[in-house]
Amino acid sequence: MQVIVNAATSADGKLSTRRREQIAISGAEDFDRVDALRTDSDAVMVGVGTVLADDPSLTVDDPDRIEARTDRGDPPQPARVVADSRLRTPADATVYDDSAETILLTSEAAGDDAVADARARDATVIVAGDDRVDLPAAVGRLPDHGIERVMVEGGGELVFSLFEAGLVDELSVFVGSLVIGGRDAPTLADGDGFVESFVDLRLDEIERIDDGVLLQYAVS
Ligand SMILES: NC(=O)C1=CN([C@@H]2O[C@H](COP(=O)(O)OP(=O)(O)OC[C@H]3O[C@@H](n4cnc5c(N)ncnc54)[C@H](OP(=O)(O)O)[C@@H]3O)[C@@H](O)[C@H]2O)C=CC1
Ligand SMILES: Nc1nc(O)c(N)c(N[C@@H]2O[C@H](COP(=O)(O)O)[C@@H](O)[C@H]2O)n1
Repeated sequence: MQVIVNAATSADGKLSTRRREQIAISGAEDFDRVDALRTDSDAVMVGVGTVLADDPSLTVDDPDRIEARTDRGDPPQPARVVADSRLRTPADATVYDDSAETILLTSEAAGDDAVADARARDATVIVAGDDRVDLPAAVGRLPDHGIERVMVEGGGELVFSLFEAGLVDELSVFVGSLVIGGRDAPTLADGDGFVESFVDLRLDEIERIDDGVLLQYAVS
């Protein structure tokens, strides 16, 4: 299993504003790079906080890339994976549309009725963990569903937990040329934060894209 985190931050490291409203930090070239990354992934994963804030599609936009996926025998779209311990993903969320497979990673706290409801919407539900999604266990079951390469798009709570669990192989950050500020605005890695045993990264690539910079790291 390969896990790649990709996100866009402001120069001060924020993913969005303190209102947790989605903002376009990336420009056209970076969004196109993200579309290519999705194309090369078996699944695109977010936390339920991002679903509630952004209602994302998590799909590949470019028709040529969709065709390339089918030509090589993959489904037209990567699966969408949501870490959602209590199945708070709204019934009318875009991730429930029929454009791609949807996999919800949840915990026992969701309850049988919520799991049945999600399955009735054609979602695949993986239950792992008591109160919160046990990420190593849940992610470890994705290969049973044909998923070997996962692109994680955020947000900060999920990304921190994935780093904490030692599940991240690569990190790509587009740093846009703006300052968002706000002590309560989400950052690339939130959660409780580390006080020791920080995650060491190896800087592999730096590239100027749009009016910002793309930093690509491997996790040491
Ligand atoms: N600029 C960018 O590239 C991006 C920006 N964003 C922005 O980030 C914000 C959302 O980020 P954030 O609020 O951090 O939300 P996340 O998307 O990280 O979702 C966090 C939620 O995921 C659920 N979850 C389930 N299991 C776990 C686990 N093991 N560890 C951590 N979380 C888990 C939790 O809810 P529960 O306990 O109920 O399961 C948690 O509250 C939005 O403002 C969005 O616009 C998001 C993505 C990319
Ligand atoms: N790469 C990137 N740059 C930004 O500026 C962003 N705001 C995001 N956000 C992420 O993209 C998701 C939206 O995806 P769809 O266009 O709806 O498919 C959003 O939910 C964040 O994960 N990413």
